[in-house]
Amino acid sequence: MTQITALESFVRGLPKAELHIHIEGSLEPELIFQLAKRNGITLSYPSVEALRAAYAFTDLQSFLDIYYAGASVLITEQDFYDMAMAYFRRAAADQVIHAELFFDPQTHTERGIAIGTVINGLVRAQAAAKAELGVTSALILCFLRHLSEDDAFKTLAEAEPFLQHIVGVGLDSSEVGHPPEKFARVFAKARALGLRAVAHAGEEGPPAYVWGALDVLHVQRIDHGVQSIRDEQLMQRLIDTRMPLTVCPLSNVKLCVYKHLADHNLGQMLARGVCVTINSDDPAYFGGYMNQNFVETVMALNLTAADARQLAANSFEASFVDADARAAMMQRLADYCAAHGV
Ligand code: HPA
Ligand SMILES: [Zn+2]
Repeated sequence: MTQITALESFVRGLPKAELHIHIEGSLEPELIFQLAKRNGITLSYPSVEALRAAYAFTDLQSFLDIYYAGASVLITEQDFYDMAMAYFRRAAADQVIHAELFFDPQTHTERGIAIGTVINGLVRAQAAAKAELGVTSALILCFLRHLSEDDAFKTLAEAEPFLQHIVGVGLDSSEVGHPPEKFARVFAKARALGLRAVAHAGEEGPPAYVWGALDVLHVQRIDHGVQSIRDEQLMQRLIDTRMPLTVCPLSNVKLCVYKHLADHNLGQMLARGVCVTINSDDPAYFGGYMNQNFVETVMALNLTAADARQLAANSFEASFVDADARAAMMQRLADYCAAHGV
């Protein structure tokens, strides 16, 4: 029998925010098969087990190929609702009290699905998550960086009727060879529309891509950013400006950024005062939701209860909620920690 330590139990119960979750990456194999059946789609894998067995990745691209194939079962508004609700239930069980969800409209509009079908399904799930689970959330529209900036402009135009449902834009998919500068104009347009900006940078790509995200895209958070440690001037910039990094430890191991979780630089970054947060990225593919990421990271890096508290506080600090909501989340964290003597 596994003994749950006091530290593990404290970490599991911590109120936390998740800021780096691709909602299409929460699609579990069981739900992929269920939706394929509902929509009359034949998958190229004979069973849930065969599909899961294919989740052996060597790098980001090897994952993306299978991730886009999995998302092809999403057709109706109800499909997007069901996917998001399944995620919100898992998040609530992990004491995620606020989540900011990435979604990839181009993955769906390329297949002839209207952007409204995607957004309406997600928005309906957000309302249900708040009412039934007490989880608040926001949506971040990500542009696929392997596609052109023109395509991103087209996507932003399609999203304009739904802007009240979207808090910001992001940049994901194949990083190397697609630097932030490629999307300078569309990010400027999105910011002019009042949207926040984030971007994946320094997952596999060099520190130069993090500089580009900061200085050209003017992002308010860096997604991943772990390669920043190779550039001391960049590290100082991140520390001095409290620029948040949404780090995804189990993802980094699954995609071979680190061989072992114990090699991860999150502990070092945290100790130096970088505003690092822990997130699940694509939990259905990478072997764990929030608490799995939190617990395994705390254990592998020998972090303390105070470190875990700081990580949760960072997640609220880095979130895009208003000042009152942030203060309420920080208070919940303070109350929880006081009750546990941390
Ligand atoms: O980890 C990721 N990196 C880049 N693009 C992605 N799209 C889903 N997950 C990821
Ligand atoms: Zn990601």
